[in-house]
Amino acid sequence: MQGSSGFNSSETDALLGIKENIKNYSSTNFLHEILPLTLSWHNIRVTRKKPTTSVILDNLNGCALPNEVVALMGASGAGKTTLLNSLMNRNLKGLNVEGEVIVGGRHDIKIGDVSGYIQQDELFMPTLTVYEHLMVQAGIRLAGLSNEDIKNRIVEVMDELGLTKCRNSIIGLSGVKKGISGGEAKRLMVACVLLDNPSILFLDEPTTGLDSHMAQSLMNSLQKLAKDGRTIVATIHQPSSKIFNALDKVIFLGDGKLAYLGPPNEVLPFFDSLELVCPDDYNPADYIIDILAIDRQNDNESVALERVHKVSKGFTESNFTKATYEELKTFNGYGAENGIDGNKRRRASWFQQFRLLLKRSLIDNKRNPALSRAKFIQKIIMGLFIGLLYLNSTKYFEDSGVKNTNGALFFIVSELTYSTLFGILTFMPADFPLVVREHFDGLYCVSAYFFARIISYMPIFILDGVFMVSISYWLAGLVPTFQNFIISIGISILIEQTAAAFGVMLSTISPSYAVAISIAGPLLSILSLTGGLFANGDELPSFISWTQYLSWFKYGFEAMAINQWRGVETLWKNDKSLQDCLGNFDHCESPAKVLEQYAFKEENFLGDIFAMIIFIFGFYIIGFIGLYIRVNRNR
Ligand SMILES: Nc1ncnc2c1ncn2[C@@H]1O[C@H](COP(=O)(O)OP(=O)(O)OP(=O)(O)O)[C@@H](O)[C@H]1O
Repeated sequence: MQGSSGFNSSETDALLGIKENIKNYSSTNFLHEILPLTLSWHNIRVTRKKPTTSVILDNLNGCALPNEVVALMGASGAGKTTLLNSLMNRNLKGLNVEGEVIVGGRHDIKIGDVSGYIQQDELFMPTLTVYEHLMVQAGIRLAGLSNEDIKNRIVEVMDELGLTKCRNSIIGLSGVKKGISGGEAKRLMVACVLLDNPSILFLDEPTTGLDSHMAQSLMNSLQKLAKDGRTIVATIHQPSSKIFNALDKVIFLGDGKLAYLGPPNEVLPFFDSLELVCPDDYNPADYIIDILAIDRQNDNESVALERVHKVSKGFTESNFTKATYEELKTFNGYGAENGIDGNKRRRASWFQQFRLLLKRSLIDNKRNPALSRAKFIQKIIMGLFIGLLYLNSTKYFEDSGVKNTNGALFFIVSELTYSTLFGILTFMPADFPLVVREHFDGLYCVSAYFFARIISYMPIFILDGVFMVSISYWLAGLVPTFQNFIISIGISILIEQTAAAFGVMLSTISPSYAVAISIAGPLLSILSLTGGLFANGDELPSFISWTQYLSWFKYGFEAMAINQWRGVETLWKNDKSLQDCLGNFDHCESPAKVLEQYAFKEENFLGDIFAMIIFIFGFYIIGFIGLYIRVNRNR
């Protein structure tokens, strides 16, 4: 088939030096079986939506070919990341993008289907090991391959990127939890993307933060990957002379304009021709970046702008621009005829996504000491504390005993709420950037993440409460029948799940952790004040009394109190000696009177249970909608 360039495919192969057989795909050595594709961009213009006149990228044209490592360079703010994002159609919130990106000379190839984007920030689930992370990624990315093939691919990718020695190391989080090195983290990001074996790789500042040795070694790996036929485009800050000279093509941007696109060894002669001569003892990249830098704080901004415009104009009029157009014409159609349709990615189904994300979340919860060991120790201590505080003081038929019993019940409701809610608020928001990244990498749906995360929290936020109530219930001497104990456990689970659902909802709808915490504090005060212990619900002023119906403190406390005092009544009915001693509650509190004092009614029991179940579902539904909207707004 004749490509749009006028060259046939074998002529173009020969020009690019790429081996022919790209269709005979096999699962071993899969990294060498690449579908080479050209990438070209035409008249890319990016402006801010507000103010509309503000231009970030000004009509950029260019191309990157298979086998090439193309470096995008320029001073900070020149527009390198914006160009990468525009090519990938990612992270463009607040921007208008015009122009066209063409892959393999075809308009029907979606760039996301044939490329991988390694963004600047390293976002991982920090508690996983390198191998576990790759297993989850591979499980989602490589649906349809057998387990054997998936494992082979992971082994090959780890070998290729030098990750084998740290395969069982925890990834960690810089400054929080020691893990793999910065270089290994960058390589791990590349490894994940390579599992898909994309034809085009984009990297945003892969060498930033690495020492010169690690930066060099990463660039060597990228060059090796390019030699298999990949097209690699990377933004690079301050490359060493060695890295700079080894690049296949460099693109310099200044103030959103194209200042140079061509081989690295011709960049200095081009600047010489504009009478911008690099001193001998200067790193060429540093010199050019300095020339193109615009320091807006500085008085010489207009001089710098003029200089950048002069370079950009010089470049447009130079032979390099003609060569770029020539190159575009020659190679633009390359790869299109090589069976792109047979190489469509097959992602995991919703259930596979859910299963893998659940597995990942469970590992994360287990390895997170604040959610596992510390949480259970805290609950055991609180159970002992509540139990010992009310030890032997819950004498049901005495005035002080009634107060103590109800105090113990309310304390249990509060403890089940506060620690659960703040636990979730502390951990769930940290997932957000990772979810946005992975969702837009096309790995999974927001719903699969959401359900996996909330289900992974359930065992923790059920068992810890069960531990606490089991200890405090018997120590505090609440009504000692097995049936009432089991009902208390059931109510505790509902209270804790309501608090967990509320925490999830707050985490997902709040724009930040700080906002979530500052909403949670006052809200909890209101809900606990209207929970029944501190004020009789029937006597609250009408303009505020409605708040009690939003309080799961009230529903939980009422259900606990009904269970307790109904149990006490049964105890009394079955114990002849108690009846002889107390008569008909004439000289002490009857269970019915106790409930009445709090405006609680026995017949409300099922309503209380039902209300908490509605809250759980309601909070989760709002939480999911909130997360869905927030994730999609962060595209
Ligand atoms: N979504 C956006 N909304 C508004 N302005 C943006 C947006 N994205 C980028 N910009 C602006 O565009 C300009 C270029 O930013 P960009 O991140 O592309 O620069 P860069 O060359 O990659 O810089 P650095 O090397 O510091 O990462 C900056 O002034 C930045 O504030």
